[in-house]
Amino acid sequence: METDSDSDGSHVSATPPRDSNPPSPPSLLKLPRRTLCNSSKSKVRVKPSSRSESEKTTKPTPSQPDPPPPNPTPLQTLPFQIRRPFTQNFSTSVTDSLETVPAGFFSKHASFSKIHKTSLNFENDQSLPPPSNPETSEIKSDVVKVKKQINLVSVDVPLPPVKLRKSSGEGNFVRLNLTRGKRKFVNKGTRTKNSYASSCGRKSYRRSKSKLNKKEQKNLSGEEEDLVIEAAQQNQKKRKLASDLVDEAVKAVKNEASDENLVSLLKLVYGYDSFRDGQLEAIKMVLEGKSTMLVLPTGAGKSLCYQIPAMVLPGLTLVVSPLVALMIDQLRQLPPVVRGGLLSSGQKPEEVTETLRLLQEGVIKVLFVSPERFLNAEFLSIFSATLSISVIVVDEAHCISECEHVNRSHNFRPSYMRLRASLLRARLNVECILAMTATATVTTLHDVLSALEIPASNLIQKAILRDNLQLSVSLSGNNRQNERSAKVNQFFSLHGSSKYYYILQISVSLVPMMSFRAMLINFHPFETDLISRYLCDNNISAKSYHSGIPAKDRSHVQDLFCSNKIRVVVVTVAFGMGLDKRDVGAVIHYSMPESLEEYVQEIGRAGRDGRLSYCHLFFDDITYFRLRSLMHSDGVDEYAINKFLCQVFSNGKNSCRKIYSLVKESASRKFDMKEEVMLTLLTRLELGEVQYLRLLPQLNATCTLNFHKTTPTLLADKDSVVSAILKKSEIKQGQYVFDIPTVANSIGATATDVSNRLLNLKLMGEITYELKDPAYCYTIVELPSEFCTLSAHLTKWLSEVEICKVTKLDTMFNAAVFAVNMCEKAHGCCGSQHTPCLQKKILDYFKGDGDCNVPDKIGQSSPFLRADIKVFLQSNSHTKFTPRAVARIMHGIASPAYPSTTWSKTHFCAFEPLAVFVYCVGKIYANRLPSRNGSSKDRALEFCWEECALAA
Ligand SMILES: Nc1ncnc2c1ncn2[C@@H]1O[C@H](COP(=O)(O)OP(=O)(O)OP(=O)(O)O)[C@@H](O)[C@H]1O
Repeated sequence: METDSDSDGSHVSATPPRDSNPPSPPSLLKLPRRTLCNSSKSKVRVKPSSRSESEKTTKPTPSQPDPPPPNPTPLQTLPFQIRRPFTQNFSTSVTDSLETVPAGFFSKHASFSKIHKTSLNFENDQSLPPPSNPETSEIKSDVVKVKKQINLVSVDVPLPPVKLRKSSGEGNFVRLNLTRGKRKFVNKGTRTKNSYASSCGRKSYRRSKSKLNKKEQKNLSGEEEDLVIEAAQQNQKKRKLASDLVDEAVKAVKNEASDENLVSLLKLVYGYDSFRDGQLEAIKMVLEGKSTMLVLPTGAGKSLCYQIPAMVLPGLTLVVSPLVALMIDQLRQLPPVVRGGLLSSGQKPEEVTETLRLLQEGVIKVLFVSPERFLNAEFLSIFSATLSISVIVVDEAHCISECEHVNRSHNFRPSYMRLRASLLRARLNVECILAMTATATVTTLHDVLSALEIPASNLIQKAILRDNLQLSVSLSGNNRQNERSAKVNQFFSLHGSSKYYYILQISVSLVPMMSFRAMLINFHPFETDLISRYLCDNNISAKSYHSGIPAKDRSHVQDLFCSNKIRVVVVTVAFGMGLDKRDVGAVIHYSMPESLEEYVQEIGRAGRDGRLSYCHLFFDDITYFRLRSLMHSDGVDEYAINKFLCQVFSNGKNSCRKIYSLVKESASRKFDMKEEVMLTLLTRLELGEVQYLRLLPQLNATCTLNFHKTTPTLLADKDSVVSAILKKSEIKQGQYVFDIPTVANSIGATATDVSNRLLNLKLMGEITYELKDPAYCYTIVELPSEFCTLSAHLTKWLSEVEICKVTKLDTMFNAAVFAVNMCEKAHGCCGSQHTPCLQKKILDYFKGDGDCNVPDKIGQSSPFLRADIKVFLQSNSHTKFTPRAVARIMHGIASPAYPSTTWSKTHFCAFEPLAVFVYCVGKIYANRLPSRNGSSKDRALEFCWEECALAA
């Protein structure tokens, strides 16, 4: 995808732009320690108090520096080249430091000099605009110093001062949205230190009368009281002036979106001196109303490209984002002059109502929503009436591409398929679309451009990788668990001993299974816990983060990591997509990611402050083969799709306005299909070449109801919904049990109407009820003429997506194998360091030149396979399987119809990748039938399906 033609990693400039005139290294060693830390966060890092609770509890960890490791490991044996901190000791000799920096560091890595220049800049505050008028310049510098303020001031709707002060507690959140139970999302550190109010005379304001407790108030002398009031008034004045300055800068950009005006606005609002590569171009395009595709590396500052237009454009900026955590993070990053809000399914109805009210009033300028929102008719209707949208931003736009669709772990999203320009224009009446991503191959780019109807000439694409990421890779042997843990420990021992606070993120992409069976029994990513415990035992404060941990605790871990209270977070892919923590010093992949896209995204968490950072990848072929099997685990066969279609369109004749539901859990078991796969199919049936159906918001289909005040019949006389309920209910143990879509259909209402009526009756004390059975809902638009062609078509489409995923995995594996086995160890590659060659592989892949030969081992069939399958089928003769089901079970992969709880006892070990295995199983099945002509793979499978169909 990436256009950079030069394969030499050194050219991959990009981000973050740092200063070009670095001081010479030796003199840097004389710099006082604090000059080398480019943020106040750095100071926190060295504080003993910032150590984690876990560290405190596991070992009596010293508040003094860590002791040196007993036997320092020679650096050459590590998978990393260790940079000893430049901050360690002012008397450290130049040779000492040189000995510990990475090979070729001074000569090759511009980052080195840039890092220090950045620090110097910070110290000298050269970024501040030159003062002109003493009063305004004071305010400017206040604003400039604060890079990440919270959202207190709205350009369009300036709030009265007292309110501003109050809302500082909420950061960027629209208060009602996120206050209750969601305090964890508020970055307290940022708030108190960098709030807009604080930037405008925080100390005096803190002493304001309203903030003092009664005792303090009593003790205030009249003179002091006057001082307090005066300080508060001054503070208000300053804030007003700051806000006026921003207003002026915004007006200037509205008049003329020149480079100069935009840079002034940037400086004023963010405190940055200049735009990074691609930013200015993108902002100007959006301001001109041109749909744009922006491909910038992770951490390059894509968010700014919609934030600045949001200040200038009259309407709303609607940002479609895949994860709530990401939305919250982005909301926090909004500058104070832009009020933001979000709508998510986890919100309470009153919070949603309040957000909608603020939207209608034009207070919210940037609204974050998930792609699922576009299914909600109520949501779409608010835009058709009064509210105008200036621009729709599709973040992580690569998710639109079909290749990304089937279960690409964290960013699997059939709903992204709904993001089509035609649909957005028709429903939201918006012209300008900004699509943003850090990772897109040529195919993905093409998919996104065509789905969002963005002209190819409006593509802004810069380097794929930042040049401050040092990439290394190592292949683990059989004893990979111990090997990896030891290496991670070595890494920390060295960094611990050098007193330099270093944060390491270990990304366990797919949880490497401890054993074949462990994965089958429990897909819970327990390995993260093991690793974090291991690190804690070795005096490294660490916590694990995975989907098995409750959301509250996960958020706590993220907060601990982001506030530098722990050094390491051991995570699965559930963590940190889009996490903008500037000082992550390293990302270690404990096992291989599933694609180069994921690799690039995940290493993109490192070095966002521009400092040289380490990205190490451990890989081994056992994990690779397991991953490869899992790639096929979502696969569905034509037979199952056919059955699925029969159910979806059953009784569909002449009933286009009827609401149908498909209860997720039971359907998933019945068709042996994951819920996400069913949703993918339904979405395809809606958005494919022919629109067969229209998806409606999901609901809980079954209602169990009790009447309390009025008798059911009396109530039914007055209420048509109750009357329909009585007709369509079954009475079980005195309770009325009914299907909401059925009741809605019987009175020609929508399911939402029925749900709302139920809620009202409940509030009136007439009824109580419980809802269950989450279901997909839809109406049928057109019945397929016949199911066979359609199921063949859908099967082909799904298998193409499956192949696409496998190809991505193969490419990732090949890149790692190349680095370890085939790299000539020249041009900067040596030992496990492979920055240039991995960069080249990544660039080639994104440009579309990547090779992906399937490794030899795939396709070799185990000689025991036939015997194993025979034994398996004989011992389970009472059960009917499809070949895919047999293959999954023998691979240890659970599926909805064959859960691990029942099938984990099967001690077969399939060495073949699942696709090969399915084929072989199909053949073996086929041989059990009377022989027919043609023994091709398709024929064999066909026999097999016939057999299964007969059995079904
Ligand atoms: N012109 C600039 N100068 C200096 N820093 C900047 C500039 N623009 C953005 N930044 C900072 O860069 C950091 C990363 O920005 P942002 O989160 O927008 O990156 P991103 O491209 O969206 O990354 P990702 O793809 O990983 O989400 C932020 O802390 C932001 O404040």
